[in-house]
Amino acid sequence: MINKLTIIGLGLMGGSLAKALKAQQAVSEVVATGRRVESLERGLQLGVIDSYSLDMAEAVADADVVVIATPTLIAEKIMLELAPLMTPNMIVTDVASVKGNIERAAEKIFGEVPSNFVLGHPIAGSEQSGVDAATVDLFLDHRVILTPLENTSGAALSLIQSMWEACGAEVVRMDVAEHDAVLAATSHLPHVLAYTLVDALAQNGAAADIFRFAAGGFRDFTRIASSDPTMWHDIALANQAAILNGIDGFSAHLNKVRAAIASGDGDAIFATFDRAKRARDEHFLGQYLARQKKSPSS
Ligand SMILES: NC(=O)C1=CN([C@@H]2O[C@H](COP(=O)(O)OP(=O)(O)OC[C@H]3O[C@@H](n4cnc5c(N)ncnc54)[C@H](O)[C@@H]3O)[C@@H](O)[C@H]2O)C=CC1
Ligand SMILES: O=C(O)C(=O)Cc1ccc(O)cc1
Repeated sequence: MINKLTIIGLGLMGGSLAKALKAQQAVSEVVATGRRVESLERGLQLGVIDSYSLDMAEAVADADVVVIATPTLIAEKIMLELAPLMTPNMIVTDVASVKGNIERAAEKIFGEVPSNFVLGHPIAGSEQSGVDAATVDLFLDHRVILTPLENTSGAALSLIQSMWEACGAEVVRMDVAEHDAVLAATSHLPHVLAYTLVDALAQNGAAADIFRFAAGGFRDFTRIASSDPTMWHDIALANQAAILNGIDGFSAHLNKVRAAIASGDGDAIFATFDRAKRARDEHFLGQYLARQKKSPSS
C-alpha cells in the first residue's frame, strides 16, 4: 500500500496509473503537479487525483512514490528540478519510452543514478493522450519493463514492481541498452514508418482521393500516426542510435523486396510475405490463445 503518490505530468500514463491504483485501493492519496493547470483541474474533476499543486516542492513533500510521467525529454529536466527535493525515503520512478537517456541524465545530475530511482516503462498505451483518455485497465494484462541498475535498492524495486502488479501488469526486468534496442525495433520504428507513410501520402497532390479510398489495412497500419507528435519527437531524439539502426536494417530489407518486385521474382516476394505471415500469426495467435485460456468469454 502506498500512502502518498505524486504524479509529475498528469496525462494518459499518469492518469491511468492513478485510476488503477485507486480502484485497487493500493494508494491512499494521489497528488499531481505539472505545467498546465487545466490538466490538473480536469484530473481533480474526474476524481483521478485527490489534489494538485503547481509547486513541485509542495506536491512531492512526504510522498512515498513520485512518478515522472511527462514526455521523455521533459523527464530529464524534471529530474533536475526534483533532485534537491528528493529524500532517502522517497522512491522515484518514471514511465518514459526510452531508458538510456534517463539513465545518462540522472548520472549527470546526481553523479550516479540514485538507488531509490527505479527506471520503468509500461508497454501499454494508445495513440491518445491527456488525462481525459486515462483508463482504469490500461495496464491490465500488459507488461511493464523495469530496468534496474546494479545499485538500485531492492526495497525500491520491489515496491515499484508491486505498484504495477496492483494495476494487473506483468513486470519484467531488462538491461537498459537491451530495452532501448528492443523497443526501437518493435515500437519506435513502426511509429516512424507510420508517420512517414502518412506524411508522404499527404504531400501527394492526390492526397484527398488516396485517403478517401483507403481500406481497413491502411487504417490499421497508420493508427499510430495519430499519436502525439511531441511525445514521438522526444522518443526519436532520445533513442537516436537504436532507431537509426532499425531504420537502416529495415531500409536494406525493403530494398530487397523492391528488387524482387522490380525483377518479377515471385518466389522471393512470396517467401518474404509467407515468412512474415507465419511469424506474426505464430506470435499473436499464441497471445490470443493465452488470453482465451485465462478468460474464455473475452
Ligand atoms: N502514450 C503511450 O501510449 C505511452 C507513453 N509512454 C511514455 O509516458 C510518458 C507520458 O506519456 P503520456 O501520458 O502518453 O503523455 P500525455 O501527453 O498524455 O501526458 C504528459 C503530461 O505531461 C505534462 N507535461 C508536459 N510538459 C511538462 C512540464 N514541463 N512539466 C510538467 N508537466 C509537463 C503534460 O501537460 C501532460 O499532462 C512519455 O514519456 C511517453 O513516452 C509510455 C508508454 C506508453
Ligand atoms: O498505440 C500503441 O499501439 C502503442 O504502441 C502505445 C505505446 C506507445 C509508446 C510506448 O512506449 C509504449 C506503447
